[in-house]
Amino acid sequence: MTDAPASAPASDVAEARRQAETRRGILFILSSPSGAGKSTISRRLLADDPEFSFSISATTRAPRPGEVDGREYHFRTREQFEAMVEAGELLEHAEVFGNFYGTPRAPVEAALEAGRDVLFDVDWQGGQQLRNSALREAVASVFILPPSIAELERRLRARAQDPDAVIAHRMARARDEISHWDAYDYVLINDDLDRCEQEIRRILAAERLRRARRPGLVGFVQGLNREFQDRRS
Ligand SMILES: Nc1ncnc2c1ncn2[C@@H]1O[C@H](COP(=O)(O)OP(=O)(O)OP(=O)(O)O)[C@@H](O)[C@H]1O
Ligand SMILES: Nc1nc2c(ncn2[C@@H]2O[C@H](COP(=O)(O)O)[C@@H](O)[C@H]2O)c(=O)[nH]1
Repeated sequence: MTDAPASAPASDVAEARRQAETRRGILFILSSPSGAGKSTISRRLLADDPEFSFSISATTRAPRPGEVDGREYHFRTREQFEAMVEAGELLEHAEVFGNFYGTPRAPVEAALEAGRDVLFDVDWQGGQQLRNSALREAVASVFILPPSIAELERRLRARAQDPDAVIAHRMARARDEISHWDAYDYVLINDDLDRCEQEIRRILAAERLRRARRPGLVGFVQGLNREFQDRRS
C-alpha cells in the first residue's frame, strides 16, 4: 500500500490556478435598435479595460462627422467590401439600413488566441451569424432595449448625426431589430446609462469567471481523482 499525500503539492495548486486563469477570449456581442445606446456603452467599457478590444467593422456607409477611418469603422467602397467578402476576410456581414457592414476575421481570431475579449457592436443578423459560426462557444450576447419608442427617436435626433430620412429609416427598422431580443443571452433596458453600463460590466465579469474556471481545472480535478484512487489502494 502506498502512502497517500495529504494534499496536492503546492506547485500543482499554483499550476492549476495559472491554467484556470488562462482562457480563450470571449466574443461579447452588443446589439440593439439604432439609437438605444450600444456605441455609448461600448466606448465606456473599452475606456478602462485592457482585456477588451473592439472589433472595428468594415462598412460602405459614409463617415459621420468626427468619425475616423480605422477607428470607428474601416470605411470602404462597395467594390472593396465585395472583394473582402469574396476573399473570405469577413467573419460575418450583412446589409443594414441600405449599407453593408462586416466583421474582419483576422483581428478577431488573433485576439481570441491571445485570450483577449472582443466587443462587437453588430445588428441581429451579425449576432446570429457569430452564434452560428465555428466560434459559437466563445459568444456571449447582450441585447439592449430602449425604455420607450419615443425615447429611442429622441436619442436618434439628439445625436444629431443623421439626416431626417436616415432617422426615419432607422425608426422603421427598430421594430424588426427588437423582435430578435429573445435570441440573446442577456436583455437589458437602457433607461439609465450608468446602471446599464454597470449591469453589462457584471455580466462580463461573470462570463469571464465562468469560462476561466472549467477548462483550466480539468487536469487538477483528474489529479484529485488519482488521489482518491491512491487512498483506496
Ligand atoms: N441611457 C441613456 N439616456 C439618455 N441618452 C442616452 C442613453 N444612452 C445613450 N444615450 C444617447 O443616445 C444617443 C444614441 O446612442 P448611441 O449612438 O450609443 O446608440 P447606438 O445604439 O450605438 O446607435 P447605432 O446603432 O445607430 O450606432 C447618443 O446621443 C447617446 O449619448
Ligand atoms: N452585422 C453587422 N452589423 C454591424 C456591423 N457594424 C455595425 N453594425 C450595425 O449596423 C447598424 C448601424 O450602425 P451605424 O454605425 O451606421 O449607426 C448598427 O445596428 C450596428 O450594430 C457589422 O460588422 N456587422
